[in-house]
Amino acid sequence: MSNLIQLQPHDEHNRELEANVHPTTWTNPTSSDPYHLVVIGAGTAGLVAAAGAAGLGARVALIERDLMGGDCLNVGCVPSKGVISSARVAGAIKNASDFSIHVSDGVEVDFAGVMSRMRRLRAKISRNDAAKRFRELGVDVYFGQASFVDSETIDVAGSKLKFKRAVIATGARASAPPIDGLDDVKYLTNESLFSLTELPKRLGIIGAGPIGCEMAQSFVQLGSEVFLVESEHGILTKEDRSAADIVQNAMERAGVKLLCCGRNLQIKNDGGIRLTVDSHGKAYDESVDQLLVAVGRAPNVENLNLEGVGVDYDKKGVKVNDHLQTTNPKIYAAGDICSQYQFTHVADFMARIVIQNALYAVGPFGKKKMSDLVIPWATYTTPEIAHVGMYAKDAKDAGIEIDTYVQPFDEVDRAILEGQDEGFVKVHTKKGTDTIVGATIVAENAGDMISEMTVAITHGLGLSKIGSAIHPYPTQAEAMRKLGDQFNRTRLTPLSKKMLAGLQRFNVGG
Ligand SMILES: Cc1cc2nc3c(=O)[nH]c(=O)nc-3n(C[C@H](O)[C@H](O)[C@H](O)COP(=O)(O)OP(=O)(O)OC[C@H]3O[C@@H](n4cnc5c(N)ncnc54)[C@H](O)[C@@H]3O)c2cc1C
Ligand SMILES: NC(=O)c1ccc[n+]([C@@H]2O[C@H](COP(=O)([O-])OP(=O)(O)OC[C@H]3O[C@@H](n4cnc5c(N)ncnc54)[C@H](O)[C@@H]3O)[C@@H](O)[C@H]2O)c1
Repeated sequence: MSNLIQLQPHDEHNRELEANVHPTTWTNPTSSDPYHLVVIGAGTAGLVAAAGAAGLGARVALIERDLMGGDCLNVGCVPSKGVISSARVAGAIKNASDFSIHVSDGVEVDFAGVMSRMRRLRAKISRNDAAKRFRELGVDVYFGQASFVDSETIDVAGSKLKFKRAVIATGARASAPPIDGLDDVKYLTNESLFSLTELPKRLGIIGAGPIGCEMAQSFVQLGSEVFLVESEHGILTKEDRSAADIVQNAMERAGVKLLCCGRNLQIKNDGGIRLTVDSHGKAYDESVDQLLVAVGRAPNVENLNLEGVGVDYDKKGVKVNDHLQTTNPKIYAAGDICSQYQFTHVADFMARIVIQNALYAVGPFGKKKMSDLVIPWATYTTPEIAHVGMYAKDAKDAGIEIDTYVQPFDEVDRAILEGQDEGFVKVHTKKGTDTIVGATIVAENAGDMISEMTVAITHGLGLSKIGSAIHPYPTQAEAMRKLGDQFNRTRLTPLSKKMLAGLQRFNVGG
């Protein structure tokens, strides 16, 4: 088996994963014909670009240096949500007495079992991204590090592939921040976290973004003592503050020790890992068994010879125009390598734009634009926080006047009955209209609920229309129908009330 950290431990599940996404016996194809499309990187963006183009009849090569499926399958969404699902069960049992259910011996977490379950499910899901499956879809799959030779040739493991168009979909990796002493210890990133087989008794996490928050809450539910260090104030600092505050309270109640506004952070190797930091006027000095660094991503631009083919990039990634074309017109990019929105579903939709623009648009005709995408996202804490469109601040910056409607869940019957009445749905509309420009939801399943708002924004359905669509009772989604009612009530002007009174008198008398 390969020695990649992502494939440890070497058990039956990781053997299945490797057999699917980097088979050791694989022989790269040989082709002297130019490919219509060569895709570098087989994460979500690369897989969607390759499968989509091959399905439409193009001759396609896909190159991966490590594991097909990229971050999402191997060290991102899939394993993190696998761990979260076990942690949520532990959390629910801890809170069982709120429902008058008494679990006599408390929660005993078999962490090795939790991770084994995650690996089993990840291996199952990996069948979708398997090299053999892609070969059957008509894609020539090559393993090896890709590098441009010139504007029509890419080298992979000694083979020279000719291309008409190429896509850079090489993604990003955990960035290593300049933290005093960090290089003196063996720390975890998302690449190594999911290979743990023993629960760290004490876990330090640096960065309270989506990765830090999802993992802090999960590891606390699984039994670790967690110190979450954040340099800004609070958690999930890009989100609506009042929404993030609800999640923060829930995390702190669960036991996460949040050390925000962190200053003078230092890591020391004293045989173990020591973390010292000042937070809100208090100095902390904590020994931890493991340290996870989750402070954002760095683009995988190295060793591609981008300079040689005139593709501009900076520390944020490859530069693209609204059509996802790089500064070399034959070369496109998609996914985390060139996007400020680093999500799997965005990588997927960027790849669709690239297929259209690289292979099927004629001149300016039929070209698709990145700026047309309506992009939702969700962070899978408990409760979840999900967002689409503009925040109030974005609207202000863009000079758009808004009205804001809020439906708290403590007025939604199903949420009350489920004991999930913290949170809200907040919708911003263009002032004086029901045109939705943005929405934030904090709820147990906010990630699922946000799609109703995404569909509404994408297809121009106003809040009034949402109010007139029947939502089953009792569901948490009723919150969105109630927001429609709120909007409709604002239409009841003194004049319309007078007219209704007149119509009523006409029909049934005074
Ligand atoms: C812990 C974690 C949890 C996440 N959870 C979610 C979530 O719940 N929902 C969500 O939407 N997003 C989530 N994300 C983000 C999501 O994983 C990424 O946005 C997504 O994987 C980006 O896909 P991509 O194809 O752009 O890049 P990647 O998945 O990074 O794929 C790039 C591929 O290119 C390969 N490569 C790089 N350089 C070369 C080269 N020179 N030659 C050949 N191959 C190369 C790499 O090995 C890799 O396989 C999470 C991320 C992390 C880290
Ligand atoms: N549910 C999801 O969709 C999901 C889950 C996980 C990750 N992701 C994707 O992965 C990306 C990366 O996630 P992330 O959490 O690593 O990055 P992030 O950039 O979103 O958050 C990093 C956090 O670390 C803080 N930070 C930076 N330097 C620091 C320092 N020296 N000390 C203390 N704190 C510091 C920042 O203020 C920020 O709050 C996300 O932006 C998201 O696109 C998505």
